[in-house]
Amino acid sequence: MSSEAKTSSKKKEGFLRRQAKSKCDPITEEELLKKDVVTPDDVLRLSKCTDKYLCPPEANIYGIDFTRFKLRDIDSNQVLFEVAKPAPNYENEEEEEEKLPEPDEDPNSGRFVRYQFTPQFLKLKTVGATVEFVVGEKPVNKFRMIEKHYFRDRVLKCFDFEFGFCIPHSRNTVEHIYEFPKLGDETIQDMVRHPYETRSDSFYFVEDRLIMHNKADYAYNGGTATS
Ligand SMILES: CCCCCCCCCCCCCC(=O)O
Repeated sequence: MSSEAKTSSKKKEGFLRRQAKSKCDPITEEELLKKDVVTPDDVLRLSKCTDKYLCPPEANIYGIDFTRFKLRDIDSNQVLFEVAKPAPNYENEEEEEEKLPEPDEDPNSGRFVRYQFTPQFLKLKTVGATVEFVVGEKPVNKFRMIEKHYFRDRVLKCFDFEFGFCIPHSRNTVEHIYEFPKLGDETIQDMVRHPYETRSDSFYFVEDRLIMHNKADYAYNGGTATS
């Protein structure tokens, strides 16, 4: 190999190493809040649950609206949680449109969910999450969700699901399979004893741009059922 070719191959190696490193280097929420466009690679570098939302509700320019959500244990087929948005009442549509939010209403209330499960939930192996959502007038390309689950500041697991392409004005249903991380008995006991210290960030992207950010927290000290 000529010395010129050797230098160029070394430069290329260095560039690839830097690129690989930068994709895994931790990044902070503060750094991401300064960015105009937040990408999947950005949120994959977060090592802590966020305190704020990394995009405003208006970033959802695609009119994506979740209308149903169901969790089931794959082994027993038991439904663990189910919620559906009531269908719009067309008779009162004009009235509905005119309804303004209350002045003291939290603008982020629709982006946060609190779940209450039993300790048995943490022993499950695989959970199916069925999501139904509608899409507005624009086509949606490369719709992807990255969801990071934490106990305190420790990442339990990061899930990465691609919904793919959705046609305008469509209603879509997809079931994503969550394979649970193997948690030690001590961690499980800690999570049960400390409700709402288990949290998650769900980041939704269209064409690699963050368009929605939802949050959830979890208690695992609930009653007798699994959910
Ligand atoms: C215990 C660590 C792994 C947890 C897997 C949780 C599976 C259930 C996910 C429910 C996520 C809902 C998120 C949301 O409502 O935005």
